[in-house]
Amino acid sequence: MENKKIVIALGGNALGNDVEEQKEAVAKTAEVIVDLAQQGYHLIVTHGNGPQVGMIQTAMDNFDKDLAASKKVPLPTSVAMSQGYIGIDLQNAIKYELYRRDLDMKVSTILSQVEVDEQDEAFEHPSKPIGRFMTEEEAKEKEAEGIRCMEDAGRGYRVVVASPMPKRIRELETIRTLMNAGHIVITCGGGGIPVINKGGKLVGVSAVIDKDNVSSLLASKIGADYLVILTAVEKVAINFGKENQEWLSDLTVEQAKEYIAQEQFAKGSMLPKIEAAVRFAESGEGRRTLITLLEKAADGIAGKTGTVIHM
Ligand SMILES: Nc1ncnc2c1ncn2[C@@H]1O[C@H](COP(=O)(O)OP(=O)(O)O)[C@@H](O)[C@H]1O
Ligand SMILES: NC(=O)OP(=O)(O)O
Repeated sequence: MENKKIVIALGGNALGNDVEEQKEAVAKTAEVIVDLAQQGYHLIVTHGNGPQVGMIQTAMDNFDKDLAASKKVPLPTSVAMSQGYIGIDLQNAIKYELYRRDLDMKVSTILSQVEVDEQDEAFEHPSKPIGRFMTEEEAKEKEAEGIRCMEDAGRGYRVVVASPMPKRIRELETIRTLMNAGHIVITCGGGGIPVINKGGKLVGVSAVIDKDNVSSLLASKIGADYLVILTAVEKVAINFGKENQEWLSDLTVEQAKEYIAQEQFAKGSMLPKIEAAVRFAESGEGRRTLITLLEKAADGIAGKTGTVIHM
């Protein structure tokens, strides 16, 4: 029987918030990924980059404040750097875990560019929080410099950038080829490097694509059986954080749409995950999304925990 294909989207807690935390976090993440690889799944791993791309962009902006705007490092270049920086730590952690278990398996990181629509309304309405958390005062100072900020889910203020919908993953065939050759493939990091297609020339645009959205697109294009979104909660809830909170184990697309209309899922955190799951379910028969904790991934795939979204 053909091996089942899984796209795993890693959230912030699989990576940590700084260089030191990342090294520790990816070691644990690698164990979970190699456990699944040992069960015979074909695995494609995507990841977020919110804290990391913000850190890189800040470092680049501060390199020389007097540089002309045309010489400054653009945001898509920082996204590319974040793919390399996170990709190499994940790849090496997985390599080490394979070595420790004496497994003859390969792991590759593919830098990936994702086409977006130049006319996407998201360019007019920045919604993706990146970088470190700031106080309201710090945010006001940034706003005065013309940098947009927003309050992020009660956790403080962050810089906010445009997050257009992913339309086309340019390295899809490379990803497919490596996956079919048995590699664990790390790709579409940070949502992919956002580009527009100008008569065949790929030109970076100032944005950060949502990694759950690109993971859903990747999973549908690759014909994955499962999209697994690993985050900081074991299950999705309705009335989240309230007295009448109810954890959900099973969610049909129809129910999900009703809950979305009731605004049960927070914008910028759980909402894009549910929307990504709905799009994946609607893209082909039998396509299911699991949302759970990193350490519960195997149990979730075995149907023991997490929230599964399906038609
Ligand atoms: N209805 C909900 N059910 C469960 N979690 C929710 C809900 N609404 C918001 N959340 C929050 O969404 C968070 C996951 O989003 P986020 O931190 O952005 O994810 P990521 O793991 O991709 O970095 C959870 O940790 C939880 O605090
Ligand atoms: N690009 C992206 O979605 O990053 P986060 O998951 O860290 O927000």
